[in-house]
Amino acid sequence: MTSTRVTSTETAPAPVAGARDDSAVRARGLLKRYGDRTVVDGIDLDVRRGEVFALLGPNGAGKTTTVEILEGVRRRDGGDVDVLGEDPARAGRAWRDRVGVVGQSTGAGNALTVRETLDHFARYHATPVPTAELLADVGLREAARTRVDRLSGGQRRRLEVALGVQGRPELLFLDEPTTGMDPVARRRFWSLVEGLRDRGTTVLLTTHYLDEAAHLADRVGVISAGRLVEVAPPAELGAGLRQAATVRWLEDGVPREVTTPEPAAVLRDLLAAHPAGEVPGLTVTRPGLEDVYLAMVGATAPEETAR
Ligand SMILES: Nc1ncnc2c1ncn2[C@@H]1O[C@H](COP(=O)(O)OP(=O)(O)OP(=O)(O)O)[C@@H](O)[C@H]1O
Repeated sequence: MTSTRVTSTETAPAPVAGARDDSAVRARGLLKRYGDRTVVDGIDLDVRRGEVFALLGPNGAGKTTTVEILEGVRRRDGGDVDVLGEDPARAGRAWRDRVGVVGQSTGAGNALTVRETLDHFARYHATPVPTAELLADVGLREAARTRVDRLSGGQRRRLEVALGVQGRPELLFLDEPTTGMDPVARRRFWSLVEGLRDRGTTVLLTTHYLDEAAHLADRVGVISAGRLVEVAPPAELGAGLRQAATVRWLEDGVPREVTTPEPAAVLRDLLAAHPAGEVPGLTVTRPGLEDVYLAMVGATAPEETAR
């Protein structure tokens, strides 16, 4: 809905060389600068058709800028982009009809009811999802007759999502979709995204929330300071960092610890040094997903390798 740039280019320009058929989004060397600040710094990104891909990163990492370039609403300073076979900077109306956009919430309201709003925007689509179906999908049936400016923040977000999926997009961009939602609304929203995936919609979402990315995404791209630092399925995120285990124990009452990819070797040495078999205060821990994520985005230093 943020789209204003409609060009007269109705025919598809040549896709980025090498774009594969199963690719919904392909970016190479994406670059965006504001003055002398580089906020998107050479991002390579692939989103496959039919997958839910989460761009996860802290405030100011460059998520929105990246997504808005892919949506064709923000100009890039460098790199090649192919979204559904076209360069979004030059794509026309036909391409735009295949893409759904839910931007960051503006908080703007209006005096129309929820149903009137959906009926109004339905006219812009060739085959819109019927309003009654949309209301049920996003959990707004009870609020159908409520004026938009009287909705709660979470309800408004759901209305924005309804508007984003109304035209049955092949690819849906969701920028921080659950910000401002309570836990119940978030869960409901997650089900909505799962339903879209089941119907074959490709979803690219941005989020600050690790649990959201882990729950929803087939693959997660962690973005920090304008760079994509890792792309992996949630279960494999930070696999290298997660291999390291921290062995802690007490030596003459003084805490000691070693972080190592081979804790068994450390344990063997410790047991050899304690013939009685008891190593005081012995624990072995591996970093969880959150530790790994924080280390990746530089919020905490990765654990030192030995102390
Ligand atoms: N129009 C602009 N002019 C100048 N700087 C901008 C502009 N838009 C964004 N920035 C800067 O670019 C950087 C990346 O912003 P972006 O909104 O893409 O980050 P983000 O990861 O989406 O953050 P958030 O999670 O807070 O939305 C930030 O430092 C931001 O201040």
